[in-house]
Amino acid sequence: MEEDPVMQPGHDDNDVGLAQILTEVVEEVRLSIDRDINGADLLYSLLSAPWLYSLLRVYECLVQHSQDAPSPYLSYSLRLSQEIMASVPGLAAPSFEAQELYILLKCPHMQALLSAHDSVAQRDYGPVLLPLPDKLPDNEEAMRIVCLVKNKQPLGATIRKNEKTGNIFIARVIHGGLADRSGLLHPGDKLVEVNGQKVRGLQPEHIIQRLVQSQGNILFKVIPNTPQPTNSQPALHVRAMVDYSPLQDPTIPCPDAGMAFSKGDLLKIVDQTDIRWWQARKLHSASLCCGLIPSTNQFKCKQRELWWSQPYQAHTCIRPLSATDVGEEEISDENKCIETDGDFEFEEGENGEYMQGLYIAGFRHSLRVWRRKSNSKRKPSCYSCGVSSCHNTSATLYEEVVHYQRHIDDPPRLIVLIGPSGVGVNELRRRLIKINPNTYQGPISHTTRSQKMGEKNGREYYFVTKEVFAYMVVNHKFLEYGEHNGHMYGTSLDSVQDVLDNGKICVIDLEPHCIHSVRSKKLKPYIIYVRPPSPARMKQTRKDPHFLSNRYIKRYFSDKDFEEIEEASRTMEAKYRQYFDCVIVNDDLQDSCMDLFTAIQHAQEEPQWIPASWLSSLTDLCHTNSLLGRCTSVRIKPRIRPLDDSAKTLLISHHQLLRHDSSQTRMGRKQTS
Ligand SMILES: Nc1ncnc2c1ncn2[C@@H]1O[C@H](COP(=O)(O)OP(=O)(O)OP(=O)(O)O)[C@@H](O)[C@H]1O
Repeated sequence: MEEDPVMQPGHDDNDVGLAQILTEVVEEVRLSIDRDINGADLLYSLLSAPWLYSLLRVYECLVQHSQDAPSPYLSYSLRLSQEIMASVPGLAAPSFEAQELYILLKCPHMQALLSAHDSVAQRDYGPVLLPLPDKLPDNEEAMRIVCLVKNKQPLGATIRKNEKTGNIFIARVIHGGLADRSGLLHPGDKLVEVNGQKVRGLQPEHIIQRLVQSQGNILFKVIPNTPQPTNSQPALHVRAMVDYSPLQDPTIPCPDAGMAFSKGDLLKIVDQTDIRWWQARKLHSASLCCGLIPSTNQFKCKQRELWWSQPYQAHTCIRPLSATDVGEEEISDENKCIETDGDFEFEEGENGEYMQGLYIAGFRHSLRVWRRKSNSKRKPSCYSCGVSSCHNTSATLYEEVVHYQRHIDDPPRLIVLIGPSGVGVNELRRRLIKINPNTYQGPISHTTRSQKMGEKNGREYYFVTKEVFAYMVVNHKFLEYGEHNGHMYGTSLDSVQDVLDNGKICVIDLEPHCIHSVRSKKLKPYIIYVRPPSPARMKQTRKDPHFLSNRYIKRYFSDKDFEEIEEASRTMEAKYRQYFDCVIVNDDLQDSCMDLFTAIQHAQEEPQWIPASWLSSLTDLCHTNSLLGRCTSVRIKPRIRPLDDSAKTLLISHHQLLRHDSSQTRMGRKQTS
């Protein structure tokens, strides 16, 4: 028969004493039951039994001991290792593994590691959550108790009050925020309590105030919304086409939850569940937390939401109004080009030779006058009128974009240089082509002026009649066209195509209001903006250059010119920067040339974000997505411009216009206007 373990010899006196008491207890209870006495006697005899007092004393000792004793984890591994090391040498024939374990445990660094482990294990690093309330409501199945630890970030959710019932609901949970990452709070959940206090009937502002004041843990009691709304839309990448500041937008339900963005910013829209307010984050931004942005269906939202854990304050327009735009329509007759009666000539090379293929049609010269004279006639831009005015139906908020890597067999992307007159666009283009004429080329322009001695049709220009020119205008043959000294000049799509067909990279400079004419699937333009340095730097770097690169006129830059270039640059950027793929500051000429080379290489060889409408076939999409290893949904927006009856009528009126109208002063008027 096996011995009762508690009675085994070798245990200390305390153990024997306790074992003895327990044995007596068992015996006493058995006798009490056998005696068949009534309950009161049994209870009395049990409560007055001496062993019960002994047991209680033992219990007290144990409680005291457990309070004084270190945590069971304390030095646990170290103690275990020491026990092992003490027992192994006593073994008669220790196995190989036992010997190896002994050697390992004996190493000082192993001892140090075990000691470190024990120190860490006895500490409680996690947040100490409040105990759950004792009284759970009857319908506890429908209630969820959520404990979040407040840190410096906002909780990432908005609340809304139902004015009829007085109930408070979670309006939305912001992707990537604290509430979202907890996975415990969802839009539509009814908020019942915050830190033990009922919220029904309270104003949302008061709840926010309470949340702002609370520290550490925040205990929410919510009735979960079922079923949860699902965001079925895949993520969408867009380029912002306007500036947006939630603090200036009176229609946003919760300005604190909004995300400001600027023209040209790349955004990833991750949630379109709400048709009015989408959730997005900026690409290349360190923050993973999304913000609210107006959807393209945005309309006035009357219900206000409040942002958790942010102090509520009434928002006023605090962003200063910035740059104004020049209205293109304001160009008047007095802005006519008056600088020179000379015409554009061959561009003379530095060694006196004429460089074929490097002729610059010189569109930009008349615009220099336009720039100077138009500064005084400003009208406020959409941007400076305030954000809400940007949200009219005609404004496009976003342009869908996809990541595109040019395939080796695709034609090179068209390189477009844009910048204020005088900044050095022609200089950079000229140098680029001169240094590497086998790779880069400019298109040959059309003109209505007569051919001069030494000129060859199709080399310097295509010399055409006014009728042919008008015909080309009406048939949308030109990417850009305009008038100079009574003659028309234009850059046609076909001449750009000729350059591409020759296997060269076509580089053109363009007036920014003509950007739309080149933004097509076919050309996939890469637009480089040439920005001036500060007027002070311009003054330093442009000591010698004359203002006009015309051979008849030499006028040097004045201080006023530099200021005007800077002003024109600000205006241009404010209006068109959403179209710029790259910005080069033309400070030191050598550096700028290098930057231009690098940018063009980048455009042709690296993946770029381009409008989704430029990839219009499934093949294009598969190609792009396979490169990226993921799929993007694309809405196809083909550009179709058939020559219909109205276009024919326009053609006739254009003919008449060109014959009789001497008031045509501005170059590059949009052909479609
Ligand atoms: N980084 C630079 N440093 C010094 N001079 C420069 C620099 N960039 C351009 N220039 C000079 O400034 C003058 C104007 O340049 P450019 O003709 O290229 O201007 P633009 O932007 O094409 O304007 P426009 O169309 O009115 O001619 C030229 O004489 C050019 O050599």
